[in-house]
Amino acid sequence: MADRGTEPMNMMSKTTSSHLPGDHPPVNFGKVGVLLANLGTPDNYDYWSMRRYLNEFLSDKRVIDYSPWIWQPLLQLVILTKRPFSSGAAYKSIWNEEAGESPLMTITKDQTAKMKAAMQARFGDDVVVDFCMRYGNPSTKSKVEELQKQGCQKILFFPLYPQYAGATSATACDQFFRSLEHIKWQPIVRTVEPYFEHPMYIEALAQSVERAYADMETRPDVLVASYHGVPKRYLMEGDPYHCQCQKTSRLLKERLGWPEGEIVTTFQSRFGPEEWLKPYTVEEVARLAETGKKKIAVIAPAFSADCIETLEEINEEIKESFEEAGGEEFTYIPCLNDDDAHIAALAKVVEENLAGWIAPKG
Ligand SMILES: C=CC1=C(C)c2cc3[nH]c(cc4nc(cc5[nH]c(cc1n2)c(C)c5CCC(=O)O)C(CCC(=O)O)=C4C)c(C)c3C=C
Ligand SMILES: [Fe+2]
Ligand SMILES: [Fe+2]
Repeated sequence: MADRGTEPMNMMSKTTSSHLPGDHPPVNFGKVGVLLANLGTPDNYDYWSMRRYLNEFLSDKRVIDYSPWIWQPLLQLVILTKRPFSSGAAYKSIWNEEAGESPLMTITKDQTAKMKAAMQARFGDDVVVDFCMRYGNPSTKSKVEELQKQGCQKILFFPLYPQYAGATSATACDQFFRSLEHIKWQPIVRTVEPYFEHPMYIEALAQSVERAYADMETRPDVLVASYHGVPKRYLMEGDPYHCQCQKTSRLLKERLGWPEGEIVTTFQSRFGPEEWLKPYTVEEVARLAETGKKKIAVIAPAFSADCIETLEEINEEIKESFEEAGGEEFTYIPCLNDDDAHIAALAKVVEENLAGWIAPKG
């Protein structure tokens, strides 16, 4: 058998098309894979699709860290008999019926297509871009296998969460590492650091606010930056998510040049009876309305793509709470999605994290 460890790199970057029996199978070495990873979303909004998705998600110990002896009976016998119906109805109200998928899936596909084009322009055919999900489909493992088949000897894994949380970025990385466990010739891997303070991400957020404000007749009294919450205990146990969210808000305020108080940071989507990060968005918007802030805008900087938590929870539930408390004008500013400035920021983050592996052309 050929000793590939001693072959020069230029040999290894070529397709090995003729191999002897017992030799390695043909492999096109030398490409770099960029694997974008998002949370995942149900395949459909019917009871069983919802139950499968929620079961995988809520059985993840990075998300719910209670002892499985206590948590699993509660999850299987109580939560998963009810929540698939209520969450399924919420998904139905935002579903992309034409494509037969949730908005998170459609937007992630659009982002991937634009990232492919951006990477192609910078690196030519040497970089392959694809996406995977932490829960459900397409699975992380299936996409790692596909990248290897396409000749990616190195893989850059990019969790699409600007702020790191154990419940999101870390569990995505765990799943990525697990997917490498049984590979005989493991790829060389890197994970991308959180980009909560990257100047191009802050710029993209600021531009989205400025665009939205330019379209309004009167300026909102307050901009609410609503981040997905986590239990407060996770912060006390060392999770930096809360601090990274606060820093994103501060940098956004500084870039916009606004005075103190015009941006308020809040946390949404509380799940279960524990105390979560505060203030809760749903309560804070009501308090704002009651204290005379009748016109607000809401932005969701923790979400790289619009999803159930923004399109349904913010734009329906949280909006309702504001209006019931006397609020008059509520504007939801969409996530960065496949905005050009967002794609440029993500492409820059990728390029920075590819340093030493591959250089841009020209
Ligand atoms: C943006 C970062 C996110 C953090 C942090 C996060 C923590 C977290 N989430 C739950 C429970 C649920 N989240 C759900 C949906 C959901 N969560 C995020 C992102 C973060 N979650 C996204 C992008 C989505 C949307 C997925 C989509 O398909 O659109 C859900 C499912 C919906 C529902 O039934 O409400 C649950 C449940 C916990 C418990 C948690 C931290 C511990
Ligand atoms: Fe969540
Ligand atoms: Fe929610």
